[in-house]
Amino acid sequence: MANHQNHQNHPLTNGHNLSQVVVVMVPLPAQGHLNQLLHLSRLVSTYDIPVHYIAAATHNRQAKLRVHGWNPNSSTNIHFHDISVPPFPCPPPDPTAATNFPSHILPMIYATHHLRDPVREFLSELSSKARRVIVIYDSCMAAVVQDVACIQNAEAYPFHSVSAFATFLYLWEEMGKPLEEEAKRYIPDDVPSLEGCFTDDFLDFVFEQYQFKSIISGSLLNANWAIEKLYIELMERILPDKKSWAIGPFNPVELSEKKAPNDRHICLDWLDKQAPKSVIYVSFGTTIALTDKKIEELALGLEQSNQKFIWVLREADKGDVFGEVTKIELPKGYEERVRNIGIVVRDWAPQLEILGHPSTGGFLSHCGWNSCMESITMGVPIGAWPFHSDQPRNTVLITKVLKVGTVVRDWSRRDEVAVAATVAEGVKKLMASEEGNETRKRAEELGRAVRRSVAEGGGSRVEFDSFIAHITRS
Ligand SMILES: O=c1ccn([C@@H]2O[C@H](COP(=O)(O)OP(=O)(O)O[C@H]3O[C@H](CO)[C@@H](O)[C@H](O)[C@H]3O)[C@@H](O)[C@H]2O)c(=O)[nH]1
Repeated sequence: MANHQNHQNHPLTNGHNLSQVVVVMVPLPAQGHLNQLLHLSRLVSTYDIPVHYIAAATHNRQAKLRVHGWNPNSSTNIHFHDISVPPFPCPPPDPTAATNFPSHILPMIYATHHLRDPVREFLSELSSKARRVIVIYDSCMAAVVQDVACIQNAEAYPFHSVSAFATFLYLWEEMGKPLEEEAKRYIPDDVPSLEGCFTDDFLDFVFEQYQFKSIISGSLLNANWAIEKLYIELMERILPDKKSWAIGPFNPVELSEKKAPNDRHICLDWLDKQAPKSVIYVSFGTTIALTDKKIEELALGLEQSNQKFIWVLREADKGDVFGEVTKIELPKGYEERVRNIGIVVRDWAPQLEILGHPSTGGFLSHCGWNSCMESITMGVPIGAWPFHSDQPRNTVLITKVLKVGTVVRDWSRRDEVAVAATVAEGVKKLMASEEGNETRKRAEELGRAVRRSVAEGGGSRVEFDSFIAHITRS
């Protein structure tokens, strides 16, 4: 199926190279954000537009090493620029902290202010060679790209890394709930407040970015009309003067790149031997730190569920992922005991390939937005267990609005340890119950709709073409 995700010579370009227009990506250097702008770089580059991806050397290395579904080194149109930044503190995650928000990476996030001068210099240099310089930056990096305002032929487009639902709710609340009566019809009653989701320090950092609102030419969302039509429309209505483009999913929807057998992760060989839709994939992304007790209960719960599983168990990322990583201990003899039903992955798991594998039938997830999009794209239902940030609200979107997932752990009980019985019950509900089967059918249907949307004439494809036409306009 032709889709914009692998298009080599797009009709919009009429075969002409549009190199007078260049795109510069400025990611927030945490995995869930680096990843999205790298995937987006691939999509933009398929329109024959050169893309420059700028980050500290360690974060460029991280982004390239961890991406799945394609090889960033094989693209001649994506250029990585390693910025040298002074060393920053990289403390380990603290599983006993008052909230689950990963405060330990804040020093790394603050260190991004060192990027401002190099980014300004780079943009100035590009601006003299290109007709137009398009800066796509993580909405948390506005301070870094603020000098766009002084470059005559540059335009800035923030990219929101979370769902349209979460983005809409933040903006709507911030603006004093415009269109309240109408909007409320589409917002479930019990959407949680932001209490417990962030730390004050991080919120201060986010609010600082708001002062650079005037540089914005339009916004980009990793959202898809087939998934979040209502919220994309509502957002357009509360922000009528700013165009936004919902151009997700950014992750590849087809995993066509063939790998050499010794390049294939061992868990995929294990999956090959399992029955269709029989395995639950368990992963809480890159920011969650759990106490030993929580890990022990989760381990026992997976065992008691008696469902096949792949569990990714690794320390949360530090500001620099190339330092030492502490191995997380499991109860003695556990891995040997569960040998016939599950495997524990300690290294970087090929999440997209696992979700796209026919043996995978469910995903026990923290509901980070990348994980949600990847799971929806592959038609896999989600067992939701939110920990911080946008995750509680994504849980509402997944389980109540879209009904492509079930709740495994209720957000309101976040301060308690989830005991093994709760985990086992939640896993069984998703994998082996009538409700789980119905949820799986809806997830598969939504997955098909999303994959169609990136094909010729599909909603996401049309939206992407419209964004490209806008930035390359004469
Ligand atoms: O072994 C692993 C572990 C993770 N991943 C990938 O890592 C990404 C993880 O992203 P996400 O699911 O969004 O989780 P976080 O890393 O926790 O993301 C942070 O950033 C997201 C985007 O802002 C937010 O939605 C989350 O709440 C926030 O925690 C996904 O692409 C996964 O496929 C792998 O490929 N292999």
